[in-house]
Order: sequence, then C-alpha cells, then structure tokens
Amino acid sequence: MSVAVSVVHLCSMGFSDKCLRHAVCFEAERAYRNVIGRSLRFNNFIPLCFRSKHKFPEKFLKDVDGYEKESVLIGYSGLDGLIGNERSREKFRENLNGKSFDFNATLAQKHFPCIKLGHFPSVELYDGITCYSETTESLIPQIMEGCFPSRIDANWVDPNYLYHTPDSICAEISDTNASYLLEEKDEESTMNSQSSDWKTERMDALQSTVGKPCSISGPETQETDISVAEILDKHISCIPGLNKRQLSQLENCGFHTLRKLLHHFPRTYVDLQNAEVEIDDGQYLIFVGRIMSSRGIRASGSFAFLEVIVACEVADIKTDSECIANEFDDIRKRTIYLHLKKFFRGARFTCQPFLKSIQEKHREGDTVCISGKVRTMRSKDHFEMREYNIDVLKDEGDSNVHAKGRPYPIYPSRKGLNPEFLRDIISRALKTLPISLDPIPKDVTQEFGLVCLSDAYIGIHQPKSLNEADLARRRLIFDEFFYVQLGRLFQMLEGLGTELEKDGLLEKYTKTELSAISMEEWSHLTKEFMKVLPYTLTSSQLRATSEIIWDLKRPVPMNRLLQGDVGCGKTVVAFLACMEIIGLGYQAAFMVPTELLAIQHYEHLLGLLEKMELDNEKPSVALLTGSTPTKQAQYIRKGLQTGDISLVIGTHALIAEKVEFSTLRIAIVDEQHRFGVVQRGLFNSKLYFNTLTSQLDPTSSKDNLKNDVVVAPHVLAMSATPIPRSLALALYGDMSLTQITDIPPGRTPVKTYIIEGNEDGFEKAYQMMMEELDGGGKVYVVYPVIQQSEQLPQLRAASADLENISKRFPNYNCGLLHGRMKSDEKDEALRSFRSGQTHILLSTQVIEIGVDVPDASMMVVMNSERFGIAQLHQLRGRVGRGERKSKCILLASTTSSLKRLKVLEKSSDGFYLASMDLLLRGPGDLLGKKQSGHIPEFPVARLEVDGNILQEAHLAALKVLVNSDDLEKFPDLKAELSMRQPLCPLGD
Ligand SMILES: Nc1ncnc2c1ncn2[C@@H]1O[C@H](COP(=O)(O)OP(=O)(O)OP(=O)(O)O)[C@@H](O)[C@H]1O
Repeated sequence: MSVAVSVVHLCSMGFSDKCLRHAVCFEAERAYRNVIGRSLRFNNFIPLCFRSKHKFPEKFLKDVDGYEKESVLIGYSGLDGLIGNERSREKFRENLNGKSFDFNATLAQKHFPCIKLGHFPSVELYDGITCYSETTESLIPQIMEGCFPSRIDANWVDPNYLYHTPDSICAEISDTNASYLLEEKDEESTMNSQSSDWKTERMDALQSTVGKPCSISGPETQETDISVAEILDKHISCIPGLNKRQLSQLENCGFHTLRKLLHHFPRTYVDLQNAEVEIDDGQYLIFVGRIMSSRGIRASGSFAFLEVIVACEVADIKTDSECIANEFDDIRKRTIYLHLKKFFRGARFTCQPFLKSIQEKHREGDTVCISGKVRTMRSKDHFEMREYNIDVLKDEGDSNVHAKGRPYPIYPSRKGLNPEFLRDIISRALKTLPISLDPIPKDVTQEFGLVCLSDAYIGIHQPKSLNEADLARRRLIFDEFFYVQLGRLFQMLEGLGTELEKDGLLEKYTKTELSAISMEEWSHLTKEFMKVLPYTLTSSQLRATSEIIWDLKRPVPMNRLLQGDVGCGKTVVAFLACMEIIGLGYQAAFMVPTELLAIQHYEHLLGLLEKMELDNEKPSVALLTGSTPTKQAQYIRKGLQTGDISLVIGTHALIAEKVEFSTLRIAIVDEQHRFGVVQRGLFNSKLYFNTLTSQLDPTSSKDNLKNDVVVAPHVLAMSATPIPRSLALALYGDMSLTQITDIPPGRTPVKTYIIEGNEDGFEKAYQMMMEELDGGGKVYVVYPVIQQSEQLPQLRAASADLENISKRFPNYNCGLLHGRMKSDEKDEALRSFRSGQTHILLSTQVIEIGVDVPDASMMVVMNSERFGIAQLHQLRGRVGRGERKSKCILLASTTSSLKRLKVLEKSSDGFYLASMDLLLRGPGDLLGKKQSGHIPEFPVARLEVDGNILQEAHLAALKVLVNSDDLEKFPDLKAELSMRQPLCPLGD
C-alpha cells in the first residue's frame, strides 16, 4: 500500500527493496541536515518507514524542529543512499523483510499535527525494466487527472528525478532535456521538424500544463483550442518537479508565469570549445577553468579584497604551427592563472566573518566560466580581472557542456538564484510548450522569415548553434516591436468610428506614397528656397521633404524622426520644412545642442536666404543662445511673441520660460539624442502652452490669431546616430520615422588609416598631413583632452600640442577649438578655419556634433583608443562633406586597440558600426543586460542595431490589421496582444 502523507511540503515515493516502486506524495515543512550522512536532505520519506516502530524517525522529526527549510530533490536510488548509518540500514532491512512496509499514518498524524493525510493511488514509477520515456508518458496524464488533493497537485516530483543520484541530477536533467529537445532531431533538420516522439511528449507535457486536451496537429498547423497567452501565462507551478521552496524562490525573483521564466534570456553564450583564446592585454575574453583558491584578504583597517584564482588551460601560441600540423590531436596547452579581484573599502568589510562569507561564495575545484577584461600581471602567465562575470559550470568533462560544441547559455543572475538551477527550470519549462506555438499567423511569420515562437524559446535557451540563437533572437526582437506597433495601430483604429476612416488610416500606412506630397503642391516660399540651393536634392531628401510637408498640411500635429547618417544632408530638409510652415504663415523654431551648431545653421540659412529674390516674403530669422546679449535676447523674444520673427534658431535658451511664440507651428530638434527627454518634452509642450497663452493674452496682436492655433506644434526630431530612445519613440506609432538612405552625389568614402601611435606612426601621420596641406586641403587634429594631465601623461592634449604642431608646419596657420573657450572665441576659431585663414584646427570632440566645413579634407585623431567606434564614426563624418577626397588617420597608442579600430577602416555604415561597437564592448553584453542600448520595454532588442526589424514589424502589424482591423480573425493574437499591450482606450 502506498499512502499519501503530507508532512507539510513536498512529496516523495515508496519503494520496495532497493528499487523505487511507488509514488507517495507528502509534504514536509522542515529541512533536516547532517543527521544521516552528509547530504541527506530534508524529508526523505523517513517518517513513512519507521514512524510506529522505530526510535530513529521520532528522533529525526524532533531534530527537524528549529532547522530552516532546505531545498529538496529526492535523489536516492535505494536504501544505501538514503540511510548512511549502517545500523539504521540494517534495522530498515529487517523491517522491510522483502515486503512493502506499513506505515501508520493516522498515528503519525496524531503525534505530529503537521502531518496531513491524503489519498493517492499507487503509481508504478520504475521497476528497473520499464523504459523511462514510456513511464513518463503514462504517468503524466494519470497524475494530472485530478487525483491529487489540490495542494499536492502542484508539487509532484518529476519521475525523471527519482532514479538519479543527487550528484547526477542536474547533469541528467539537462541531458534528458538535450536529448529530448535536440538529439532526436536530425542535425540538418530545421527547427520545425521535430520527431513525432518529441511532439507526443511535448503534447503530453502540454496536457499536463493546461489540464485539457489540445489539438496540435504538427508544424503545418498551429490550431490549438488553448490560446498561446493561456499557455504562456500559466503559473510556474505547472512545471513538473518544482517543490514549494523552489516555487517560492522563483516567485520571489519575479518568475510567476512560464512567460516570465522563458523571458529570462541568457545574457550571452559561450562556445566552451573555443573559450581558449589568444590573450591580449586589455581585451574582453572568455575562459573556462577551475577555481584554485578563493581568499578574502584584509589589506588594512579599512580595505579588503577578494581574490579568486582560476587556472585555465589555453592553447600555447608559440606552438601554433605545430598544432596545425598535428591537426587537433596534439594541441599544446599551457596553464594560465586568472586573479579575479573585488575590492571593499570600509572597516565593516574587513571583519573576518565578512571575508569568510565572500570567500566561501566560490568553491575550490568548481569549473567556472569567466568573462571580463584581462590585464597582464608581472609574473608570466598571470592575469588580473577586476570586472568580470563568473558562472559555475557543470563538470568540465560533461559531454553536454563540452563535447557537443553547442553555445552554452549564461544567464544573468536574479536575486542570487543559482544559474544552474535556473537553466534546469527553464529547460523543464520548455518541455511544456507545444510545438509550433505561435499567436502570429503563419503567413506573416513566413513572409518575414521568422521561426515560430516555441522554436524561438528553444533556440534562445538551448541553441544548437549560434546561428540558431540568432534566428531565435531575431524572432523575439520582432515580437517586441510587433506588439507595440500592433497595439498602437489597433488603438488608433478603435478610436475611429467608421470603416471608411479605418480604411483611410490603413491606406495611409500601407501606401506610403500617399503620405507624401508632390513638389508642385509645396508652398511658393519653399519652392523659391529650393531654387537657391547650390545643389539638387537627392531622391531620399526629396522623399523625406515630401513626407514631412504632407504631414505639415494636416491638422494633426506631426511627430516625426528624421534619421540619416552623418553628412547625408538632413539640415536642408529641416530648412525646407521651416520654409513650408513660414509660407503658410506660421512660425518655426529650430533647437540644436551647441552654440557652435546654432551659429553655423543660422549663418548657413542667412547665406541661402540672401540669394532669394523675393524681398517681401523673405522670412525673418533670429539666433537665440545663452550668449545672446540681454538686450538683443529681449528684442528677439518680443519678435517671437508678436510674430515678427518667423524662424528662430537656438540652443536650450529656446526652452526658457520667458520665450513665447505667436503662432509656432513646427519645433525642430537637431541631434535630438543630445537633449534629455525632459528638455525635449519641455520644448514641445511648453511651446504649445506658450502659444496658447499668447493667444489668450489680450495684448497680443489680433492679426496673428489663427483659427487652429490651439494645436500643439509639429515636431521634427533629427538624429544621425541610430540612438535608442529616439527610435523607441518612433516605435510608438504616433512618431513616424523617415530615413535618408543615400548621400549627396560626388562624395567618396573617407579613406581611413589606423596607425600605431609610436614615433614612426606620428612621423607618418605628419607626413600625410603635410601632403594634404600642400595639396590645398584643411586638417582637423582631434585630441581626447584639452590639457595635459599628470594622471594620464600618455594622452596628447589639444592646448599643449598647439606649439608643437605650429612648429611642425611653419607655413600653415593653426587654430585651437575646445569647450572651455568663450563662445565668441569658438565661433572665431571655426570661422577662420572655414574661411581658410587657418589650415589646421586643433580641437577636442566639440566638433563631433554637426560641424560642417565642406572643404575640410583630413582628420587626425590622437589617442583614438579613447573614443568609441560610433563616436569616431561621427567625428570622421566632419570630413568628406564636399567633393574633395578625404582621409582620416586614427592614431592608437595601445597595440590591443588597433584591432578594435580596424572595423572603421572597412566600413562607413553607421548602423553596422553601431552594432560592431556593441559587439566589441564585450562578449558578456549581447542579451538581456540593460545598458545604453536598452529600454525596459524592449529587453532583447538593441534599437541602434535592430532598427530594420522595427520596420518589418511595422509592416507585419499593418498586414494583420488590413486583414482584420478588430483582430477578430486572430483571437490568439488578440489575446496575446492584450497580455503584452493592454488594449486600453485611445489616449491612454
Ligand atoms: N543634395 C546635396 N548635394 C550636395 N551636397 C549636399 C546635399 N545636401 C546637403 N549637402 C551638403 O552636405 C553637407 C552636409 O549636410 P548636413 O550638414 O545637412 O548633413 P547632416 O545630415 O546634418 O550631417 P550631420 O549629422 O553630420 O550634422 C553640407 O555641406 C550640405 O551643404
């Protein structure tokens, strides 16, 4: 007989002789440690066996009181493992006497009120002959068919565990999962072609998950009568084998549902076979090794540190050629030692208990995967790492980890959850997913080349290759964008009354040519302005202008992002938009992040306007910055208030409280990512407010009143850098995205040279500078700092180098430009450079933003290792803006950075370089870690890299809505959408 005994928490099984025979569920409240054997944990069915006849369990249960809860996996294959104590073991055998034992549960309950009784039919688990997969299948439905009392229901032990020894449990779980999920699949097969066994098993698991049958017919169909949302939002208790403690642990970490758990993505993958790499000082590398020691060391009364030493075997570089000769057999290895260090300042960190606790976090002998930046130490083969991630791996020899060469997922930690435990739980959660689970209609996923959702989850958590992980990642990013787009468009459609209006809106989005306006319909002023441009617009510029003007003619305020690579000509598009607004009789404001840029735009515009023949219609333009003299600023503000000034270009000064407009109709924000969200918001909303108050002010000129003036201004944001927040805004449906994709004709890519900053390198750079100057070019020399510093003597400084460069190039004039100069000095420096008075401009990165000197043809960047790739791309964009062939020399003073910078030699594509920048920042940051590229709504997507997926997601959302604008045809999708983007009424 088997009895279901509830001793408050978990569950266990009955057994006969040394084999497990029966499942018996019980729950036990307390843990018990160190009574029998070293690792006997918890409530291992002791009370079951002896309660009435033996002193031992009584003692055992008594001792249990006062012990804290302990995590439980019952992993004893028989009595020997269970009872370490020889005497107890004998007694136990005597008692069993070959038969099933009896246990007086009622008596036990009386004695121990914590014991609760329930009934549970005997279940054959394992008789040593039946194969596990068969039993698994037969078990799950039986178990789940409501025969459990409800509390126990959620906590049954996964039968898979019951015949494992504790040490092998983790390995086995993953092993079974791996074979379950991957091995049965043909290496060549696609993610959709799982074997039928696998399918059946997943279906069974699903059945156990949702408690009702489903009708998944295979990858070709995705019909289930259970919605995807219903499956994904199931409580995690549906994952087989979780005990109460694990459940509450997971819940405490926010993993309440399958979805939450499955969305805990690996932060990176390690190819453990290639973790042995060439070591270069200053690089981010990944190693696998074994912990040699872990010590908490008190260095002084207020300073302590933790030092963990890890020994790793790496390929011996000197013998590389021999290695190749011997193929893989004889690769010579050497051992290197990584010293992982963490420092603690403060007296409280120097006490022994603290030091002991930190050193005990790492166990000697553990195999670990470490990623971080290495620094060489004095002793040979010793490296220091101060910023690192450390993950304990399964046994290095484990075939799962090493031999198969699969990417090994590394999870970000969550409230101290053991990553190994997380990996296993996720792996079990994956089993519960049905095949081809996907709320997005199949034709959409096919059209956009996406893997189905369930495969994406498997691919991200258990990829067979990095390619598979990448496909999965792409799908998950797509979803992140798709549901936002779908939600916004859906809300917009909901807000429209008639079908006609809905069709109109969808048409606008689907046929973008309808949302542009032909040039003939531009205002007279805009057309006149076009005539004075010294060049013809590129097709991208034309399309962008047409789209913007189309929006400007609508009563609804535009909210648009104009994105284009450095030097593609965004400014002129913005000027044309201003002309259109002014031509319609309104005002425009143009905000830029630096005074230098404001002046540049102002002068550029004045130059163009001067050429216009229409004297009466010429717009009045003003410049308003922090340095504008008070009187003049007052005058300008008055002009804006009365409407005498139709266009103002300025810096943050434009958002000052005092600035009011008469009829502001467009607010342009250049290099918008340079402004904070608050500043931009202030600009947009404040202008609106001021427009209103001006209108309500009885003293303001009546002539300036427009009927529709109480409308927020149109907003046009511009950015060269595909920066996250701006694109994120573009995502929210109400902000549209316009991209300039081509560059003005006649431009040649800037030729880039990466040169080591040693004596020879400088000599070479100076020589090239001389050639350029002699050929009539102008040169920027960019420095990381203004003044030499004692702390960083290796850095070249702009001010300090002025004399040196002037001496070097006696026939040419040098200028200096940096942020600490006064506004007029800066302006003068740039003006001289532009006019050709100075030929060499020594500058800091102030020139990075928007500075436009079209005939500047060469840039030399000192200590370029101090700049990011994306930043160097922006800097480099200051040259090559005219027809003259341009060069950029990046002098790098560390050898290790030369490799990193090489990417700039090869590419001038801003998006690509942004993505390389991310990759080069370190291997640990690819997924799931919040950093500059992340915003909370998009945990996987890197907006600066994944912008193209955004566009696709937008099209897909439209496609779905064109098919069914109320989503009634796609109930699954609607349910999923309401989970991800609650469908609240328009105007939330
Ligand atoms: N269609 C065109 N043909 C030739 N030259 C052009 C064209 N459009 C713009 N330009 C010139 O290209 C240069 C760069 O233009 P602009 O400053 O507008 O670029 P941008 O996109 O704002 O770049 P950045 O992001 O670096 O500020 C300017 O000198 C401008 O006069």
